[in-house]
Amino acid sequence: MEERKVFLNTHTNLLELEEHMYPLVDVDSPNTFQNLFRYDQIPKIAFNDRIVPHHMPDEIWLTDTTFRDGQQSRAPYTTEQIVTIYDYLHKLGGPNGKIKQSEFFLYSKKDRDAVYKCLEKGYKFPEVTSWIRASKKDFELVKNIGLKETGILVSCSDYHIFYKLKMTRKEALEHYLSVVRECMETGIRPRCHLEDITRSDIYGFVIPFCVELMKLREEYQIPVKVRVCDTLGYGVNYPGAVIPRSIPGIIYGLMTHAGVPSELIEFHGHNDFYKAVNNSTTAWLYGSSGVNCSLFGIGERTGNTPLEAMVFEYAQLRGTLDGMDTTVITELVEYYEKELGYRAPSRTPFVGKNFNVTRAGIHADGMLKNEEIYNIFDTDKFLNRPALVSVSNTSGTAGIAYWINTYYKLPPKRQVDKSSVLVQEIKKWVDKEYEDGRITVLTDDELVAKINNVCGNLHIEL
Ligand SMILES: CC(C)C(=O)C(=O)O
Repeated sequence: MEERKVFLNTHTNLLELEEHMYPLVDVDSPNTFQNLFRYDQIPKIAFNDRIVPHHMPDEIWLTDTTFRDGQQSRAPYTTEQIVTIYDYLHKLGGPNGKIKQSEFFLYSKKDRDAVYKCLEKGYKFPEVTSWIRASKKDFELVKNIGLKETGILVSCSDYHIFYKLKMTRKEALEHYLSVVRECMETGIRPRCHLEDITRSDIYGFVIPFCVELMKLREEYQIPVKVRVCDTLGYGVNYPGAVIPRSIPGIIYGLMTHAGVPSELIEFHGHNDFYKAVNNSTTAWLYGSSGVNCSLFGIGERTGNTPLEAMVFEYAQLRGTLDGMDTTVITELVEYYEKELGYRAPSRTPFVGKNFNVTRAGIHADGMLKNEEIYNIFDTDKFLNRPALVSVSNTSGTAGIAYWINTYYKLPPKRQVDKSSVLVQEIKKWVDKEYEDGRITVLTDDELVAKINNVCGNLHIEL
């Protein structure tokens, strides 16, 4: 704790101290942490029980990678689709700009057209930033387009440094610093993507490198962002877990030993071990102001941290949405379905077709008595998705009436009740289905077809 106080009060002095404490460890052969990551075994989570204190920043926010990491793993969006989704992101982030930035490729004309069109909107948030190959020519391109920040790939594990780049750590560090310097010379803010940080030597490479980045920040008086990329999703949030897998440990190291302030730290997760959301929330809790997300978690392999999940994590941590308009999430779901033919798996939280559908008869009965019993929050208010109960042999006329009223979103005056002819007719049909041996619940499509049929025959309008 003493050390933390020093960091907060005399930042610069500590940086001088740290430089000598954590020099670059320029190893001859790669350290791939074979005790943790033997390829023929399931990776291990080791513990040393060193506990890192919470350090949630005063301000936290989301950034978006739907058009970069998201787009890397699916068919490219058209320019129009990008512009429409960008519009939605602007609305979702609200007037306080809680979705602070979104990153765009600049490779093709189509990519650049999308950027121009989004810039034309004139929105302050999400700020349009870029993702480029790190070269002088590309930095000039970023500048000419009028962007202020770009992502630069600075892979930091020995897997990447030795096996992909075929460099030593010293060579990689010098190369990265020269690229970052070149970027800053152009007047562009660099955002350094520390790829594969959860398999890297935190105190032998990452901290010494980030100390140097913070020196460049001082020299150029330009912020340098550090993006903590958990590229293969190895990160864990368990107290006392060992780095490089410990997300709290990495964030603590960056802040305390490399002097990177919260507002310049951003976490980028992947979901290979189902941990993207928890790791992102953990990054917030331990000092990262930003978490980088992708809509519906669409991203490489198992995907990135779903943006919509972090909107609700934000609200749970802060007790407020700070102006974010969560109903836009449902508009985006509908847009992706209609325009892109993309449907999230039905049980996906907040966006799947069945995320708030109660099926079991006894539970459905609870819903009918009071929907708070089996719904996480007022999903109608926040997502325009009223809680639903599915119809089965145990539903009864009340259950069927509830299904019709909620599915068709009927206003109170037009709602049906147990005694309505429509409900009675549907009940007869449902009972017959089960008498004939059915054992599954009725699907929405089946119910809609039957209801249309009954309404047509009886000249009823819903
Ligand atoms: C390519 C890098 C920056 C990345 O997105 C990741 O590490 O997940």
